[in-house]
Amino acid sequence: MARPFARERQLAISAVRRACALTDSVFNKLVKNETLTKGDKSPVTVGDYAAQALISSMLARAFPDDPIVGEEDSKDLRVEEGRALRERIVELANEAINAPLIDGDDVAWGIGPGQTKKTDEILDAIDRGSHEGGRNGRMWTIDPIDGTKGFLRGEQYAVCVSLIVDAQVQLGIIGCPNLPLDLSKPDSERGCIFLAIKGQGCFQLPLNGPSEALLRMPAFTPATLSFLESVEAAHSSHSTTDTISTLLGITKPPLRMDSQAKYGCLARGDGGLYLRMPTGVGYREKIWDHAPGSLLVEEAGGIVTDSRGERLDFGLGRTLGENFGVVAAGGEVHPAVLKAVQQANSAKAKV
Ligand SMILES: Nc1ncnc2c1ncn2[C@@H]1O[C@H](COP(=O)(O)O)[C@@H](OP(=O)(O)O)[C@H]1O
Ligand SMILES: [Mg+2]
Ligand SMILES: [Mg+2]
Ligand SMILES: [Mg+2]
Repeated sequence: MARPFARERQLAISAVRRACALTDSVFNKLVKNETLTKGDKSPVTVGDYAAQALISSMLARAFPDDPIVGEEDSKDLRVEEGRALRERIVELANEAINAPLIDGDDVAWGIGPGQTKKTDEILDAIDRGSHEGGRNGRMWTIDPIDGTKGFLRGEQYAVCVSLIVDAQVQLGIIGCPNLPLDLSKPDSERGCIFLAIKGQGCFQLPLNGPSEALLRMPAFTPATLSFLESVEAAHSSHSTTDTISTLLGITKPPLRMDSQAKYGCLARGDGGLYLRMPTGVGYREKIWDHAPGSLLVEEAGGIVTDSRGERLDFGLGRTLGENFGVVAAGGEVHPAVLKAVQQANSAKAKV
């Protein structure tokens, strides 16, 4: 008998491979006016929109009854000023949809030569991602480019997809086109996929190859521990993590990296800890920024909580609710890390 979620797994790998090829090619051709600034001041590029359209249309063909929680929507593309951007996105999405089938692809997902879609179909595919989330049933999340700021700098970013069933993440996948397969060998082949299915483990695959390696987080001690965090100090407080690492006696400098590539790196042992500490009140973490990554780490033997030690709740809607940060760490160091996080936060609260 096939393993649970075998078809979802095949589709997810196929969609992420295609989307990574798209974003990688966009980066090499991106021109200045192909990036917008959204209402929350964050950037979005033609690559984000086209990749969401691609993944969403593949999911809609394979699992037509499943709702999607996607980061992007087509509002800014449907107006007259959005015409040039819209045309470019339709062109890019169709290029990706029409690319030849490779091993694992299925023509039934609406991909392969001769599957060109009209403008309306592309915009509607983007907007399938407007689901509100919630506690019951199946839903997919799509973050077509996570770490758009890293993408624009030519650094790390990730194409991220997850399947959530009754608020539990069952499948998480992230594609990282710029990430070396082995971080200790910066010249090693670049391009990784991290994939986890609940109860089936966490794997790394080369972006363009079939071999897969099972990942287990190694055990860390304070002497060997190093931590991962965002490049952007506006997304995670570097001063709070500095205090926490001092409390833990960590001597190695932080490994700063954009996107959920951090969760993939943690799962394969590039550091034993990922900290994301709120920079202020008001921001709510998005489920598509954590659902795939948190499963990767849990399936590799790690623990993911907020700073109170609570599991992340993916059943509250499009966001995680009130922001208490994220503490992801190896199973054996997580309790000590949590203690240090709480000590740092209470010291901060007294100031
Ligand atoms: N003030 C804030 N605090 C925490 N996260 C934020 C934030 N503003 C934006 N983000 C999120 O941080 C994500 C990038 O994560 P990281 O900092 O780990 O690279 C962004 O994803 P996108 O790039 O998909 O928009 C965005 O959703
Ligand atoms: Mg964004
Ligand atoms: Mg994101
Ligand atoms: Mg994004």
